[in-house]
Amino acid sequence: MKKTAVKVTGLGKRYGSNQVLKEFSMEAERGKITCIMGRSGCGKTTLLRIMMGLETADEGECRGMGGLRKSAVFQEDRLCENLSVLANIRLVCPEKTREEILREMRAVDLTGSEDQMVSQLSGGMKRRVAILRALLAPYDILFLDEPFRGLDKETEQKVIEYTKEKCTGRTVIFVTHKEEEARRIGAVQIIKMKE
Ligand SMILES: Nc1ncnc2c1ncn2[C@@H]1O[C@H](COP(=O)(O)OP(=O)(O)OP(=O)(O)O)[C@@H](O)[C@H]1O
Repeated sequence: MKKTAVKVTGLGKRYGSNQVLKEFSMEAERGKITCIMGRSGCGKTTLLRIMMGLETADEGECRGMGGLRKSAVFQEDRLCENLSVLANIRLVCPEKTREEILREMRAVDLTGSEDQMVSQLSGGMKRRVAILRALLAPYDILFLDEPFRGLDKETEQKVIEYTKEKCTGRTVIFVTHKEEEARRIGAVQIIKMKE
C-alpha cells in the first residue's frame, strides 16, 4: 500500500495580480522520489517554498510536513562563502569525521578542495558542495530545486548517480526541466504543473 508523506490540496498563491498557483493538488509518496516539472515561471519554486514553510499559501493546505526534518538544494547555492568546503558540510553533520566527509567528496569529484574557501571555487564545484551538504544533513524530506543545473555532462552523470544512491528509500521532491533526469534518478511519479 502506498504511504503518503505530503498531501497538498487546492493550493492558491498570488503575488499582487499574478496568480501563480490555482487549485493545485498533489501527493508525494513516503520513501519515494516525486518529480515536479513545468514551464519556467509556472510556480514550482513557489510550491516548494510553501511545502517547506518558507512561504504561506492564500488558499488550500499542505498536510504531512509537521515535525519533518527538511533539507534542500535551492536554485542558488546558499553556501557560507568564507568557510572552507569541509566547514560548510560539517555545519549539517558535525558528527561525521573528516575521513567520512572526504569519502563523500570523492564520489562527486571534489577531492582536494576540502580546505579551499567556497569563494574560491568554480560554479560547478559550489553546486556539488551544495548538493553534498543537503544530502548529508539529517532529514525526513529532501527538496531538490533544479539541483544539477550548470554541471558538465560527465560530472552531472556522476552526481545524479550519487544522488540516486543517497536518496533511494527517502522522501524526495525533485524539480527539474529534464524528464531524463527524473528517469535516471528513479522518480516514481512525474507531476506536470500547468501555467
Ligand atoms: N517573492 C515574490 N514576489 C513576487 N513574485 C514572485 C515571488 N516569487 C515568485 N514570484 C513570481 O511567481 C511566478 C512563479 O515563480 P517560481 O519561481 O515559483 O517559478 P518556477 O516554476 O520555479 O520557475 P523556474 O523554472 O524558472 O525556476 C513568477 O512569475 C515569479 O515572478
